Amino acid sequence: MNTRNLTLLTDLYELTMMQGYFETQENETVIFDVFFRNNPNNGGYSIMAGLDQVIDYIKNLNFSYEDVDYLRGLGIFSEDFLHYLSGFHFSGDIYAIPEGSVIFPKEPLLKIVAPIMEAQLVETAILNIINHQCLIATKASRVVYAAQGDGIMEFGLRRAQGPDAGLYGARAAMIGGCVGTSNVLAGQMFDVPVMGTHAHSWIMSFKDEYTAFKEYARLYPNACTLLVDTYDTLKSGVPNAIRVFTEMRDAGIHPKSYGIRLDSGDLAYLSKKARKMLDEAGFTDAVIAASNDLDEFLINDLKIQGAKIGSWGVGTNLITSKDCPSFGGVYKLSAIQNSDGEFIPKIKISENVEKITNPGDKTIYRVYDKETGKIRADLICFADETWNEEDELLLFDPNATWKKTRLPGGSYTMKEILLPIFKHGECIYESPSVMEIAQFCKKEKETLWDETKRLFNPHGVYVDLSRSLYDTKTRLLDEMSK
Ligand SMILES: Nc1ncnc2c1ncn2[C@@H]1O[C@H](COP(=O)(O)OP(=O)(O)OP(=O)(O)O)[C@@H](O)[C@H]1O
Ligand SMILES: O=P(O)(O)OC[C@H]1O[C@H](OP(=O)(O)OP(=O)(O)O)[C@H](O)[C@@H]1O
Ligand SMILES: O=C(O)c1cccnc1
Repeated sequence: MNTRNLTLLTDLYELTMMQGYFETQENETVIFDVFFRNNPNNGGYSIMAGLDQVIDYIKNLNFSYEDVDYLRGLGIFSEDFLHYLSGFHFSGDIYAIPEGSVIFPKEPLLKIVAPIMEAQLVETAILNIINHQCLIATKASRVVYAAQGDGIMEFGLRRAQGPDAGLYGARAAMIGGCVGTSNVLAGQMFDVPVMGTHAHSWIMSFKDEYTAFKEYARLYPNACTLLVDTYDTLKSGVPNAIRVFTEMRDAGIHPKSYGIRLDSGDLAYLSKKARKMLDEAGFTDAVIAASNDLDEFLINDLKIQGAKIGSWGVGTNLITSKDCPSFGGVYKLSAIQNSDGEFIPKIKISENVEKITNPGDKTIYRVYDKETGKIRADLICFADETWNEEDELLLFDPNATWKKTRLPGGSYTMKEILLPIFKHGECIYESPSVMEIAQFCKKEKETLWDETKRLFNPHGVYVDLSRSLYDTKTRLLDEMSK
């Protein structure tokens, strides 16, 4: 569906470096890792999203005549380099963690293995796509967690930072666990459920609230959620809704889904009062939906207050991830291939220990407790290391190596989670549908311990290095410090 050519969606410096590599180097094959350093909102995990858009981007990479002409006009690129660009396509390999997976800081979400000019160009767009969708999928997952099984409707399009953020944000929100979106184009593009109620303008356009409700119920008897706060929620809105539901019941109409939406005032108080009124009128299955600047913390608090809300419309705070507006994924060189075809590990050191990278051609194994199926740790190792689940597995914290855990052979299982997506420039991976990814994401969250899922001070999941990777990292750091 998305066949946009985003080739120039890059920072200028990627192109100036590309020209520099073109003039000074052999275009060696290199490895770049995409990883992030902290979970949004001090959470215990994040959600992988955006891979399908990265795949589209890579497939459509080519410099059109107009693109080359535009670059020529900048006056900084040679004709030889522009000629190279006009024949450019991506010829490398890409590995990635599948969308919907739970992911943790420091592990490579994507690994790009390609000639340096190609690998450098794609940095910006890959980060742009992955950072946005991981952020919103993770936010959605937190909001869904707070709702304790109630449905979350994604209502944010009007407040998203432009059309793309609205569309791909809705996609990511569905992956994170929302039950539907009000965004119709997202519904069409990603084949996800669209849903919604009506606005205050509907009520205000009729001579009175009762007539507005009655007409809405006549038109949409099977998805009849009436917005009750236009005039006075408890004195007018809820009684008028009950009057209309009673008329429907008397006429033998039994809607599949019906109820009210609260959009202002004290949502705990109003929902309890409204629940009582609906129940007393015999509408115990009427759903009370709520909206108005909600987020995971407010929903959590409303649950604690005993709010009788069964469905939540969440807009601004979700689609913009307002309290944590960026994901912080980075793209770092980790190895360069020598003339023997061997990958030589590279490391970036920093005053800040957090920013020291993991060198080499790596992969990730997820280690599960055999009995519970829960994640024990992720193990980053060299891609050619092999493991046997019958052997004892030593896990140690790379920042505090004395913290060791020994898993006896047979007590754990391992799964490689970095999968091949492109091989020699060809896509060899078929993305599941968004709803399949959402289903997978739900299962993924079942592999987290409850302590990792909670909103406040969650336990982190260990992301460890294999002995061999740890030793290489330490050796490179020692060499650098000499
Ligand atoms: N019981 C509650 N506990 C905590 N926060 C609540 C509760 N009920 C509502 N809120 C939140 O308080 C904030 C203010 O809501 P309120 O309806 O008073 O103001 P408002 O947003 O200005 O209303 P309006 O949409 O009519 O302009 C909203 O974010 C709302 O979700
Ligand atoms: O509050 P959000 O989480 O963004 O959810 C979506 C909001 O959008 C609609 O109103 P709109 O914001 O257009 O108007 P309002 O602020 O006057 O309710 C709707 O009634 C919700 O309140
Ligand atoms: O359908 C709704 O109720 C809706 C949609 C977008 C924003 N606010 C509410």
